[in-house]
Amino acid sequence: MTDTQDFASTPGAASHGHGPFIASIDQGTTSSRCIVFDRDGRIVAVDQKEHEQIFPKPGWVEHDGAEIWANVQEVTDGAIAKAGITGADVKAIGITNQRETTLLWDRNTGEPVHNALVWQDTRTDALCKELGRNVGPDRFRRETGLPLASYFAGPKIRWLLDNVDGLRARAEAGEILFGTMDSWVIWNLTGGPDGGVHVTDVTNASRTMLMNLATLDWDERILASMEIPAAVLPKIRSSAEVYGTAAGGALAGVPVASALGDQQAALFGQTCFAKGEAKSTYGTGTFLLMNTGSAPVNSYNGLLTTVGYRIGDQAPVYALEGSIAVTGSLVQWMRDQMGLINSAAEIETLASSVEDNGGAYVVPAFSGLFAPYWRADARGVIAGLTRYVTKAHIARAVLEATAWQTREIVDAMTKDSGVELTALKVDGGMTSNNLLMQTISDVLDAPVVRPMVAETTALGAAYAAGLAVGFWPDTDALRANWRRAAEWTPRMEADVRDREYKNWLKAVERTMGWIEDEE
Ligand SMILES: Nc1ncnc2c1ncn2[C@@H]1O[C@H](COP(=O)(O)OP(=O)(O)O)[C@@H](O)[C@H]1O
Ligand SMILES: O=P(O)(O)OC[C@H](O)CO
Repeated sequence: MTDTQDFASTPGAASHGHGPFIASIDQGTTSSRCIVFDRDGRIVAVDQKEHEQIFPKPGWVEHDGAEIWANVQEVTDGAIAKAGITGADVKAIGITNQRETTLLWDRNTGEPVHNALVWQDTRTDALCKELGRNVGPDRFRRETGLPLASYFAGPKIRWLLDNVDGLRARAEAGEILFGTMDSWVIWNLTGGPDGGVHVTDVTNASRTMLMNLATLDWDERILASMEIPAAVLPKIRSSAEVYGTAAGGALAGVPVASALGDQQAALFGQTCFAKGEAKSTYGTGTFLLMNTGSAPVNSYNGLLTTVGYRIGDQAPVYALEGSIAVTGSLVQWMRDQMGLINSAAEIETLASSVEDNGGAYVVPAFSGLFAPYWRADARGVIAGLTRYVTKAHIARAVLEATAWQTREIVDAMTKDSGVELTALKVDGGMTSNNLLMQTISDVLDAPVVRPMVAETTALGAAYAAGLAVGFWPDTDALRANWRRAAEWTPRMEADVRDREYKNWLKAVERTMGWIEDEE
């Protein structure tokens, strides 16, 4: 039994009528999707394709840029075909993407010079440590809002320039372009070597560790420190404006009118337009963002300061972010590596077969810990094991790990922003797990609400593109589309919550310092 109330069984499904429409391309960590939306923000058609995850060494994660571009073209054409429409019915294309994942390519041939280094890739840990020597991990935090960590794009560019034969000279000669997946998709979509535009938006640029949050431009001092030639960098534009038009495929001639990192797009799609509004997206990892208004808020509690969005030439809106590297991927690990469940959904049945965690706590520091710790030396633990513990208790502890990590982020957010969350808007694949959503509500002692359209990331990019071309008049029109589909309210006793939180924090302590320098 949960306190869930379902208001709709098929969130977002719609019959499409006669349009016009907005097409949203969501280039994610595991797959690329194209979703067609109507004016009410309802889904008309979806096409999706997974791409290969390449693991050349422990801790290294790569994607093939050419495969990703091929998939983006396929799903875009696929979604338009499924919708039964043509490019003439589509008013604009929005782009959203996995952030930080770094690609360098040859501007003349359009060929990537190396696989993309994915945001989860930890090969730049040593480089980050070196960059922070004598200064500490906050060397560039004042300018960029980010701690030195392998997560961000800047150190990944530097690694490629240092490790791909002859690349630095070609980059300095202006032959090489850098992009996160937004830039790569937009450049190809608008013509590639034949006139493609080389741009990124402020939200994606804010994850490179190379953009100054105050000027919203590349920071020359940081570029010099990281030894990155400015010639590789795209032009930074707002999140909602026309960058160019699609050069080919089913959407040839349609304006490309938005770009946002996927977590910022979800903030936009959840219509968190007012200061203090927040959302949390539960997918491979989990990312909780709070709108902090028109000035960046510094974090003293392990969060990131980032750009939330910028609509055309309006003032930018900033956000605080708590990034958790491993949440849904812990469930995948239970399924694929441990073989304890056959499907992600099965974890709910298994975890529901017991009353509690039986004293066990799982801390998934698989590649260190992200927010609020930023510790590259941490590794995963299962703490509190006794012979009493069964796989059902472990399943429960796995779900609780996502809930407690959320609690830690919310606590940090309250300290940094002074805002107490009165409710948390959620989205992403894990939100179909009722037990997890109930547990999150319990540990936060606050309601958790899920909207009708679960694809808030793609919706956010569609909204931004639609605003740019006048498809929607303003953000008030978008707010009117947000409808609640389900809500969970807290049921846990305060003393249980306090005891469990203390145990969780004890288990987190056990993960620290596992990796030593020489490793
Ligand atoms: N019922 C479920 N319970 C727990 N986790 C789930 C469930 N369904 C999916 N997941 C997890 O959610 C993730 C997929 O969510 P999605 O939002 O598609 O992620 P992403 O956009 O990061 O690829 C996977 O890691 C999967 O393990
Ligand atoms: O593609 P996702 O949904 O796993 O999101 C990844 C984030 O953007 C990483 O910062």
